Amino acid sequence: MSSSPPSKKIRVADLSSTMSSSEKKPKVVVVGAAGGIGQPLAMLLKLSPLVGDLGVVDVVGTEGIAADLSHLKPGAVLGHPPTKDPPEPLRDADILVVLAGRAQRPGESRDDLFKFNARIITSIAKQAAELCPRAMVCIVSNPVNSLVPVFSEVFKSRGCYDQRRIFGINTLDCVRSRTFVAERKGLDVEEVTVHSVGGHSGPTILPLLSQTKPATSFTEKEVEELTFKIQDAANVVINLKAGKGSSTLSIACATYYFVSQLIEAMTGSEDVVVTAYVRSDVIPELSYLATPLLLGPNGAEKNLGLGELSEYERKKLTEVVVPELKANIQKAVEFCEAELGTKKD
Ligand SMILES: NC(=O)c1ccc[n+]([C@@H]2O[C@H](COP(=O)([O-])OP(=O)(O)OC[C@H]3O[C@@H](n4cnc5c(N)ncnc54)[C@H](O)[C@@H]3O)[C@@H](O)[C@H]2O)c1
Ligand SMILES: O=C(O)C[C@H](O)C(=O)O
Repeated sequence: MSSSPPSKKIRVADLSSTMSSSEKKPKVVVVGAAGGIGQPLAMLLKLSPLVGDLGVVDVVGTEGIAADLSHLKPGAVLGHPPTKDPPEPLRDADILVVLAGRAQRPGESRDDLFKFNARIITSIAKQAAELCPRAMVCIVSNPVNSLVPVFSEVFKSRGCYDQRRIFGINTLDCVRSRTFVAERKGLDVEEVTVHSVGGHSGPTILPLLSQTKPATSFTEKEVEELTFKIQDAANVVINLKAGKGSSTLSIACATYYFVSQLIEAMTGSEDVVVTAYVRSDVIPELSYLATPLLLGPNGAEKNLGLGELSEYERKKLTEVVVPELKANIQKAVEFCEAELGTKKD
């Protein structure tokens, strides 16, 4: 499977499960659950046959959201009252999905969000280190390229870091890639896989069109146009929403796909491949990179690397992605040195 919609064809709100009712289903907690992504994502997770207890946490009260979701089907939904700290629903979470923080507005870049979201992620990471240090952590909040290193540094400083368990979610780039390729080439979107590598911000988003499955040929012009369309897709939504948020529905769905695949791998499926932004040795100059990963019960079991790149992809990677990601990671390192007293490893 690709990082995009699940290999096992787990469809949204598909209520038939491959998991037997006797298996313990993981507890999933969404932080930032009252926001534009949080609410639809929590609904999808509540409907999922793969999810056990569901926790919804925010800085505004989430008890109403929990009550609302609890009418959909039986099973615990744990809301968080605004006054309680630390958020009790986080305790013993198996999967933590972090959506907390500000989204882009017209004219802003993902990188511009760092000054708002880095401290929010730091405080959530400290809470998670205390309450669910073994959770699989899915970081959706932007800028993903810098916040994954920040979250990781907090976990290192608390002695609970396991690089296999922390994922930056770039699934939406893969979902957009396969949708736009399917549209352009008249293919069935369910059959198309495109891995997007690099990071999750305009120029660092690098869809590997040369590795599209099923094998598909593109002219140079098509590669240029599709790559730009995928990199710029967020801006199209942000500008059309005109100050009322960024992508919420597509990312809620993309995150749901990712979490579904993670659960499949955690509960025994052996062939689950996703793309995510993780701690990496694939390119020596970069300590974090999005690549395809083989998942297993403990998270990312094997980094599948970049595969064979086209000349266009190799050039973009070395000339654009690497320097930009280096700067994004360095920004996180400097923030952590100042805030946590950490040193680069
Ligand atoms: N990775 C991706 O592909 C992708 C795609 C779209 C959006 N995003 C990012 O996801 C994030 C959320 O987007 P949104 O549209 O839901 O934003 P939103 O503003 O609608 O919701 C954010 C929520 O976070 C909550 N929050 C703030 N501080 C918190 C804290 N300390 N603890 C718990 N909750 C806290 C807010 O109260 C709010 O409910 C943004 O950073 C956005 O840029 C990522
Ligand atoms: O920053 C955002 O909110 C946009 C988001 O990352 C997206 O890809 O749509």
